[in-house]
Amino acid sequence: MSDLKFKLNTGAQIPAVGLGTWQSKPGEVKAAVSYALQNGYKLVDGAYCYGNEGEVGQGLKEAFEAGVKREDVFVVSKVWATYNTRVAEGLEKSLKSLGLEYVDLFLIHWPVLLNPEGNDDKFPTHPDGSRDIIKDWNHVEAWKQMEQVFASGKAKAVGVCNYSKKYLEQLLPHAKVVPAVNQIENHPSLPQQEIVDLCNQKGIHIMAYSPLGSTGGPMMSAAPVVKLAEKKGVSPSTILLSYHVARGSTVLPKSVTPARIKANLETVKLDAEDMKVLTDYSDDLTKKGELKRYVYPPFGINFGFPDKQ
Ligand SMILES: NC(=O)C1=CN([C@@H]2O[C@H](COP(=O)(O)OP(=O)(O)OC[C@H]3O[C@@H](n4cnc5c(N)ncnc54)[C@H](OP(=O)(O)O)[C@@H]3O)[C@@H](O)[C@H]2O)C=CC1
Ligand SMILES: O=C[C@H](O)[C@@H](O)[C@@H](O)[C@H](O)C(=O)O
Repeated sequence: MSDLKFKLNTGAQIPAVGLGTWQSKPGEVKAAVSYALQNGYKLVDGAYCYGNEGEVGQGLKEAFEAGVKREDVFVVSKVWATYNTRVAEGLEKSLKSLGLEYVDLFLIHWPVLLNPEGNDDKFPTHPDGSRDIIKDWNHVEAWKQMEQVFASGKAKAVGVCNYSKKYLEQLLPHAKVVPAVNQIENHPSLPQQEIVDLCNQKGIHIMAYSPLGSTGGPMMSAAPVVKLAEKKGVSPSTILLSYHVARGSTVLPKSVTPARIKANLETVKLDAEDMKVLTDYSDDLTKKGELKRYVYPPFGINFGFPDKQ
C-alpha cells in the first residue's frame, strides 16, 4: 500500500506513510533516506531542529541521482522555535541544507518562541538551565509569517505541529490560509480524538508522529496491539501504522534500519472490529487517566493538551 495518498486542502496529494528523521544520527540518516526513497517511500519528514537536514539532503541527492524524481517526493521541514519570528530565514536555512528549491510542506514545530537572541541557536537557556522562552509572544504571529512563505512558493503547503484544540481555536479566526496539516503525537495510548475531530472538521490533515511510541518503540508491546497483530498475522508495528491509515491520517515511522524501513511501508486494512480493539484500549486508558505522551519537551508551557493540564 506504499502508493496510498490523501488530499490536502491545497489540492496536493500527501503520501499515507513517510520516513521520520528525528534522532536519526549523522552517519546513518543519509543512507536511511536514500534507501527509503529507492524502496518505495514518497515522503521524508525532517526539521531544522533535528540538526541533520544537511545529511537528509545528501540522502535526497543520492536518491535523485539514482533516478528518483524530485516531484515524486514529498519533503517536509519545520521552523524551529528560535526562528518563529524569522520564519522565512528558517525556511532558507532548511532549503540550503536540504539542497532544495522548495519544500512540499513547512510546519511550525512548536507554538512557542525561544529567545532568538539567546545563548544558543536552537536551545537558548537561562542561567538555571531552563529554556529561554519569550513568554508574551503570540503564536498567531508565526502563522502570519507562514502565510508569507506559502505565498512565496518556497513552501507548497504550510501547517502546524503540536497544536491542541485550544491553540487551533486561537489561530483559525486569524488565518487567511487554513493550515494544511497538524502534526501531532498519535497512537492508541494517545488517540487525541478531540483534536483529530476538530482537524477533520476544518479540513486539516493529521500527520501522526511517534506512532511506535518513539525511541525503542514501546507501543509495540501494548497487549491489544500484540493480540491484534497475532490475529492478523502481521507484526505489532504494522498494526500501529495501519491504525492511522484507517483513521485517514499520514503516519511517520522513524527508522535507520533498512529491514525496518522496508517493513514500515506495509500497512494492512483494519476493519471496524479491529479498530474497536484499539479504540476500546484508548477509551480504557482515558477513563483510568493513563494516557501516555512520549514526547513532551521541557518548555514549561501549557499547550492545552487535555492529558497535560
Ligand atoms: N513534530 C514533532 O514535534 C515531532 C515529529 N516527529 C516525527 O515523527 C517521526 C517518528 O517519531 P519518533 O519519535 O522518531 O518515533 P517512532 O514512534 O517512529 O519510533 C522510532 C523507534 O522505533 C524503532 N523502530 C522503527 N521501526 C521499527 C520496527 N519495524 N520494528 C522495531 N523497531 C522499530 C526505531 O529504531 P531504529 O531507528 O534503530 O530502527 C526507533 O527506535 C520522527 O522521526 C519525526 O520525523 C516525532 C516527534 C515529534
Ligand atoms: O520533533 C521532535 C520533537 O518535537 C523534538 O524536536 C523536540 O522534542 C526537541 O528535541 C525539544 O527538546 O524541544
